[in-house]
Amino acid sequence: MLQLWFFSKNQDSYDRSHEKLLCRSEKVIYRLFKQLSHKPLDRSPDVPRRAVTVQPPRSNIKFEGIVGHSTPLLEVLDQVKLVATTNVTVLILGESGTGKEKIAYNVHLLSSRKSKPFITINCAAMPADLIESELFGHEKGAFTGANERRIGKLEAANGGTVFLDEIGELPLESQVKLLRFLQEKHFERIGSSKTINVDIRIIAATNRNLEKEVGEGRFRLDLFYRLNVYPVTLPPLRERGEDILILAKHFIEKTATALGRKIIPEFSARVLRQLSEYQWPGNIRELEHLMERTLIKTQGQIIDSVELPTATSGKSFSSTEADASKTLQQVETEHILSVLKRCNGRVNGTGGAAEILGMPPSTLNSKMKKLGIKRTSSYGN
Ligand SMILES: Nc1ncnc2c1ncn2[C@@H]1O[C@H](COP(=O)(O)OP(=O)(O)OP(=O)(O)O)[C@@H](O)[C@H]1O
Repeated sequence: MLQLWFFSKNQDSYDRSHEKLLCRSEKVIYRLFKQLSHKPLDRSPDVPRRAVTVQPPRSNIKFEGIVGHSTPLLEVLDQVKLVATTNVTVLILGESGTGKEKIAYNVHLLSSRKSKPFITINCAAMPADLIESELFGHEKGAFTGANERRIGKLEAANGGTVFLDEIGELPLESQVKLLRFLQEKHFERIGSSKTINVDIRIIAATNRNLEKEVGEGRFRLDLFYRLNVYPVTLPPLRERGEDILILAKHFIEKTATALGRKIIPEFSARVLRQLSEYQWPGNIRELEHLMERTLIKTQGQIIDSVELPTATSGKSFSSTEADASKTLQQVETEHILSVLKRCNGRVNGTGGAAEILGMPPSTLNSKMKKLGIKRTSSYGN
């Protein structure tokens, strides 16, 4: 940010002589930034003339479906802008629901591959024995049940981008096969000896700490190096400040439009405070689902209550100080247990714990495993 200040003994003299200087300086800066960014600056008449604040534009690029303008988000978008036009493998890291898939899609859209396919492979949703067929395809009769030829996703994405979501969940035996493809850039369909060459860009994402996974023998170091060429870490929602309320409003408006509601309700001051202070363990997905539920339940013009999970919302706000002594793992465990209790232990489906927490059931299951939470129907009842 560049600020220019002009001082003058009296108002008239300022207005007449410095105005000229100001305009000239402004023009020079304006031309400079225009050259740098190819984007015109906002020269709205509302900007006070005496202190001219010229904000260098962070980006003149449009990001598809990305709402928010907090500094942590803008920093991520700057990185996305830099890497998108290259062919480099991107590893997107961040908690569940922070928008990793959205960012991956934007990398694709900003690349020269944008008119070619963008194909997502959810590594957590696939059993180990199916992954090879999913990735590479198979010939008819290659194994029992292979009744016809199937084109794998890597082949279908030729020319475009493959997004390997939840890569940290990929079974070890599948990691070897993926690594081989990443090194050689070609493969054979199962049951065929014909080599298929493809030109694809790989983007991978995970909510796991892959270095820790490598250390504990669950993720191959060589595959980690292959994927970790350009890491981009998404901030959790609780660290995105003003974006929480911007996103909340966005989701209320989006849901209202989808439901054909004419009145878009406003948040009460209390709700604004609750939304800002809540920790959002399920990040944007949790906020999105909460806003959908809230709008459905709101008939008037004011949203004066939101049903945040009891572990935090039921307490007075000052009690959050007591929680500061707990580790994130303890808070996460307690929060998941309290949601599971509310759902009678049900993880999947509408109103299940995964939906409430704003994450896919597979992610919740692996989180529970990691935190040592057993599946039962009577949590604390
Ligand atoms: N910046 C954003 N603006 C608006 N909506 C967003 C933004 N980021 C994410 N979302 C929405 O939040 C939800 C979760 O996003 P996404 O699936 O990309 O997260 P994720 O990090 O890939 O989650 P997971 O790790 O569970 O796969 C989606 O509905 C997505 O549309």
